[in-house]
Amino acid sequence: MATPDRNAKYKRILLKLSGEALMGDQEFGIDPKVLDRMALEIGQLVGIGVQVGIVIGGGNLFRGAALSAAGMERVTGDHMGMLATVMNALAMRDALERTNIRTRVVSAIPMSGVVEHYDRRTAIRYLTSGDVVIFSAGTGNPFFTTDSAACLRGIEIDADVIIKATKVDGVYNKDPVKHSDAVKYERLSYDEALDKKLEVMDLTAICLVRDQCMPVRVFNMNKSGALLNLAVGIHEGTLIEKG
Ligand SMILES: Nc1ncnc2c1ncn2[C@@H]1O[C@H](COP(=O)(O)OP(=O)(O)O)[C@@H](O)[C@H]1O
Ligand SMILES: O=c1ccn([C@@H]2O[C@H](COP(=O)(O)OP(=O)(O)O)[C@@H](O)[C@H]2O)c(=O)[nH]1
Repeated sequence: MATPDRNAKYKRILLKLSGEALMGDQEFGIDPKVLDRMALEIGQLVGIGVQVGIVIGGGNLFRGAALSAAGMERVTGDHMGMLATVMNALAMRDALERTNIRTRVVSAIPMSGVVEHYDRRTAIRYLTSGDVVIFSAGTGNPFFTTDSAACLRGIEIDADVIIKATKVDGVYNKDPVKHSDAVKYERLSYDEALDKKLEVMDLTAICLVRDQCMPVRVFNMNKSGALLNLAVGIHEGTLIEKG
């Protein structure tokens, strides 16, 4: 068997981790075992010289839309959702630093004494020096998602690709969790993802990457080694790019 090429295909990536991915098999919260496994996988990327920016979700703790459905004012719910992403970011930084990976958490919402306020040029300097940068608090605005934040930050830091980690191994013609006969796409154009309303990313996020021609890869974070495969150019999951 040929030895896989361990040279990095990408110089800089933006990895989107959903909050739910941090729950593991639990119903709520953070599973430390999952964090440790992710830290090891992210460490492998740093080890081959990839600059890693991370946007982390908050759906394992709070989602504005769900709080609003339960009667809370939407903007308050969204603020709680964004604060949840900061908690996840702190937990992820802790796991990364226990693996000896230098990590910075920056926040779109100023939170002096806890994390640094996001500044694009500073974040790029950290990435260039080899630190992992976790972008927390989403975009800082209600009515957005962390998928949109991932696309926005990925474009701002001039990442080569946005890599979205999910619980499924790519984009399907319908939700594979609900439909056992769903068929996976290896490759999709932005317009197909929009027209077919595939729901693996929200429409705002897809419009943003389409307008800036930023490629997106969707893959299964529970598949061990898949992230490293992507980083060295081995196909995993689904690639969304220009048609
Ligand atoms: N067409 C589709 N292809 C793949 N996954 C889909 C599709 N439609 C809906 N999904 C769902 O989207 C989820 C992945 O998105 P993600 O952002 O990780 O989850 P969430 O929005 O729950 O945080 C999958 O767990 C899957 O159930
Ligand atoms: O720019 C943003 C990003 C997130 N959120 C809020 O934070 C919650 C958690 O983010 P998300 O649902 O995207 O997390 P994930 O699904 O990735 O776990 C969202 O439901 C929103 O309420 C927000 O208001 N603005």
